[in-house]
Amino acid sequence: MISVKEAKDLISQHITALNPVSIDLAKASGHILAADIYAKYDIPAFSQSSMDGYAIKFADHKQELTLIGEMAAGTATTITIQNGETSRIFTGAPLPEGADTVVMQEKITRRDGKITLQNPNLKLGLNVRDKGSEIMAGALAMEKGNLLNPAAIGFLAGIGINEVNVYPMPKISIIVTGKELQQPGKTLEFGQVYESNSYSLSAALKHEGIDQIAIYEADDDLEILKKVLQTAIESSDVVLLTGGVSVGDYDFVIEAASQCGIKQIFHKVKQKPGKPLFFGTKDQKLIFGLPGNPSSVLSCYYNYVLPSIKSLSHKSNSVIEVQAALTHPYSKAAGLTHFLKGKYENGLVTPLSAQESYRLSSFAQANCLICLGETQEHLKKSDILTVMILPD
Ligand SMILES: Nc1nc2c(c(=O)[nH]1)N[C@H]1C(S)=C(S)[C@@H](COP(=O)(O)OP(=O)(O)OC[C@H]3O[C@@H](n4cnc5c(N)ncnc54)[C@H](O)[C@@H]3O)O[C@H]1N2
Ligand code: MOO
Repeated sequence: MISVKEAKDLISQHITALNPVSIDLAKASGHILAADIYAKYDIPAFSQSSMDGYAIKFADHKQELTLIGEMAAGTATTITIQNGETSRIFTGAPLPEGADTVVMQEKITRRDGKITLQNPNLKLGLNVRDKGSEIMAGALAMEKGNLLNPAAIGFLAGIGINEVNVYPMPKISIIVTGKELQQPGKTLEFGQVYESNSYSLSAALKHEGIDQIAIYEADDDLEILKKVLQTAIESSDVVLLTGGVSVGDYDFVIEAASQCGIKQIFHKVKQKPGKPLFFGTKDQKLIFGLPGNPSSVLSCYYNYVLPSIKSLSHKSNSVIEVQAALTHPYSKAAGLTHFLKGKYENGLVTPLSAQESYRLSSFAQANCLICLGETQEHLKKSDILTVMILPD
């Protein structure tokens, strides 16, 4: 059995980021940019007004001006103002030829087509957005490696970009194994349990913006499992199996993986929950055999799967580690790293009740996993521990 650190190191040694793809900007939110983007146009594409008011020549601002026309946002034609003239103008509209300044409409008096300004603070160029002031054609608009957050998406759309080169999100297959599984909403027959692993995993993956998720169910049968696993490997970048990785007579994941040509990187980690965790690769594809207990599945997801799928998409791990003081004494046996469902607040952390791996009730309340090292046994109140803050 290997340690948690060895397991994490082995996984990261086997990850190759996915090849960049070109996608619609509208679908690019949450992706990492894979190539620099240069502006194709000056933006704004023309000098434009930032206020509703009057376009003037600044040199004329002390005199009465004659109103000669109007510029509205979206107008396709322009006008020219001469000395002593002004034009009505609205926010976003192009400045008329000859104008260099805009006066807000609240700061003028208008009588018989004549305008007088009452704006002592007026300056040359006030309320004008210069052509190219956001970005000039040819300038670097965004560097590769940037996360395309909502503002980045809006910025790129605003400079006329509609397609971007990004690191894709991985396609994921989830295979739940077990003859005992019943779908929520149906009646539980004797011996059945409700299938929850595909629900928790899909929810966690969707939270990361991953939407290409295929879910398969496989009976406890080697031939069926091999067939499903083969299909899943062919159609996805990452395969998550749940259940069937332990030593029982009906645990076929290890054998199916081997017969499908998956190279075993490790099986079993010195940890609780999730001791029988399996990790293998086939070509560049990652295959995780997550121990079937619902809490083991999620604990292994946050420790191993999430950092891996982030790396595939060139992202950094979103599970942040902090140090926190224990609020109550806690004891465990030496030998395994324990990940406890906990509540973290203001530098203090409390292990929740119901830590058993078949239970999710405490996980549903937890905002962190408390990491207790292999050799640690008796922890005292105020001991400082490493805590993994879970994504919302
Ligand atoms: N003799 C030993 N027995 C077990 C060991 C061991 O070392 N020696 N390890 C135990 C540990 S720790 C774990 S964890 C489990 C993992 O076993 P499997 O991965 O083979 O999982 P299953 O036996 O298929 O299922 C375990 C448990 O989880 C329930 N389950 C499975 N899939 C789902 C699902 N999709 N939704 C909800 N619940 C699910 C299943 O009914 C079982 O109760 O092995 C121990 N045994
Ligand atoms: O590792 Mo198992 O998840 O302890 O029950």
